[in-house]
Amino acid sequence: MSASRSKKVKVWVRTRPTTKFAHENIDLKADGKTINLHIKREERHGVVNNQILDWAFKMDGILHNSDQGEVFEKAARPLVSRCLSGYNGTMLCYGQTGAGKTFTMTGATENYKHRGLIPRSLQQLYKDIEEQTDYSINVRISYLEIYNEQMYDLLSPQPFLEKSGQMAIGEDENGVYVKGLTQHLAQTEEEALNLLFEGETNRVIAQHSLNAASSRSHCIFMLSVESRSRVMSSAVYTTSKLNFVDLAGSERLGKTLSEGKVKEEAMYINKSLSFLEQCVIALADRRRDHVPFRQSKLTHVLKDSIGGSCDTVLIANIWGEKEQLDETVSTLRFATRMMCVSSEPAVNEQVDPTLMVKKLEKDIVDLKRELAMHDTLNNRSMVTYDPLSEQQKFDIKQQVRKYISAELDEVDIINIRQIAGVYEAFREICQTMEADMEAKLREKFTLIDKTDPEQIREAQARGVNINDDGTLVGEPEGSGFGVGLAPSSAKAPDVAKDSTKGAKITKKKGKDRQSPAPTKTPPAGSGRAVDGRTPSPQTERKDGQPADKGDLETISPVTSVSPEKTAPTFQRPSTPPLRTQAFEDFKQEKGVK
Ligand SMILES: Nc1ncnc2c1ncn2[C@@H]1O[C@H](COP(=O)(O)OP(=O)(O)OP(=O)(O)O)[C@@H](O)[C@H]1O
Repeated sequence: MSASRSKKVKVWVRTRPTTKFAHENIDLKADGKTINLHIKREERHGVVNNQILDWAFKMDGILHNSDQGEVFEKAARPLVSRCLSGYNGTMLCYGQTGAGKTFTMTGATENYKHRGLIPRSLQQLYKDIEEQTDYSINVRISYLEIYNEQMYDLLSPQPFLEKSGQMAIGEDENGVYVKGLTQHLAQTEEEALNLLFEGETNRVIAQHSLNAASSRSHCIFMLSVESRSRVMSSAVYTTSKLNFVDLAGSERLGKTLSEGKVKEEAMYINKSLSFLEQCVIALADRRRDHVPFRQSKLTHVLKDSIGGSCDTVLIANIWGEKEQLDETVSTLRFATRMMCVSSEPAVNEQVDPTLMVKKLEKDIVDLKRELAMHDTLNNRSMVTYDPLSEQQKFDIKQQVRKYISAELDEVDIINIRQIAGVYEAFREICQTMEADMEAKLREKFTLIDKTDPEQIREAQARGVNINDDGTLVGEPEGSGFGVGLAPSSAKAPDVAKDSTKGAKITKKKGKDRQSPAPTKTPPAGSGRAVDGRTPSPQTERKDGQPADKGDLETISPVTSVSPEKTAPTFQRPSTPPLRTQAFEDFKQEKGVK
């Protein structure tokens, strides 16, 4: 077989034995692959009316006068073997009514020797499973029938006709499936054969003038195989599907003298086979990116079973008599198209999540051991990779504190977890400092939300000189934080600043502005402090009168400040000192830094 043929769907032609084989019309070549047809014009009955009278077809092989065993060995055995390795496989029988499709697929029930591909495949499958003692392999069986575009479960515990309409074709990451179709676990070959025969008895059989037991439906016998290793604890396992498709016979309505119900059946069959052919043509054409699988139930169910990653084999059943020549040509043309469909089988590997977790846990333990060994060899035996204990976290925090206060030059870093611990400690310390800072501010000041009119009104009611927009009275727009009323003691001594440079010393308006006299005591009730606290001396006007709001130098402090803290360490001059003097004073007050 040429290299290119190895990546295409395999096609075998099987001839139905007959004493009336049309040797003068059908020439089977010695290579076992080529089949030539010579049809005289008068033999065509005007049905396929074109000028081509000679046909030459080359297939992957011709099974002429072959027994069931040979057909299985050549066409089906490779699929069965590969199925256990995780490859999907599909075996299709296509051909006219009476050409031997059901005989090929199921065989004659009355004679064991004539058993078909399905029982032989089951026999082979279970034999292989028995030999693969290292694997736990489960086989599940379904049997689907498509009759007049309706799906039936041939293995349903209920009468199969009741299942009609309750089934639907779905698709997921594992491919196409039929919702509502029962799956039956078959642990032995005998159990599997029983299921096959149970399904066979349920098949819709219509009396037909060409074939007394003609099957008027498409039947798909489905095997789902799941294989897990018993010896390796691998999370990966394989799943595969093996489909045996016995298509309904293609025939001409006029030829079969079909009437009524049988005629309707024939119309459905021909339609679905025609859709199947369209899909095959599209699959064979690499330029086509759309394949009309959804046109019929048959093509939709077979969407992932023809070519692609699926091992696909077609058996084209022909009936080599002179009267059947047109159907033979039609079947061989379909077979030739199928040969052009690419098929590159791929293993279906699945991952078991539970086993995967176990495997990863084991990997972690192994890696930790290896790491410990490396650390020992590198004299790093103190290093651990376990989560930090509470004591270790505490120690790290202490180190970070010392680092912040410059008692430590660096923090010990041994491993990644410790780095994370150091960052964590920094975050905690920062958050604590922030909270402390706010708490201290709240202790001293009344904090209000400048955007909350309610809070502003409340503060105003308590005598805070604050505008309706939240700015302090006299505060230039946009400056200030809307908080707080700084105690005068908290302010830097304004006198140190050079008033000639326009530095802000007071906000007091008026020409007789002077440096404040810090020793003056306000008269009782001369100003209102927030929260009713002691008003500041600065709320008093120079002339001894209570200050009005516009006269406020600054807002009153919230808390009284102890004299020790506020007592100036030097005498403030009443007029601005010289610049050099001021600098000396500043140094004296703030220190040489
Ligand atoms: N290779 C064969 N050897 C012996 N008998 C055969 C062979 N092929 C077909 N037959 C016989 O021919 C008859 C028709 O075969 P079969 O029912 O398999 O055809 P079919 O293609 O499935 O027809 P239909 O599409 O109508 O179901 C049966 O009696 C079957 O036993």
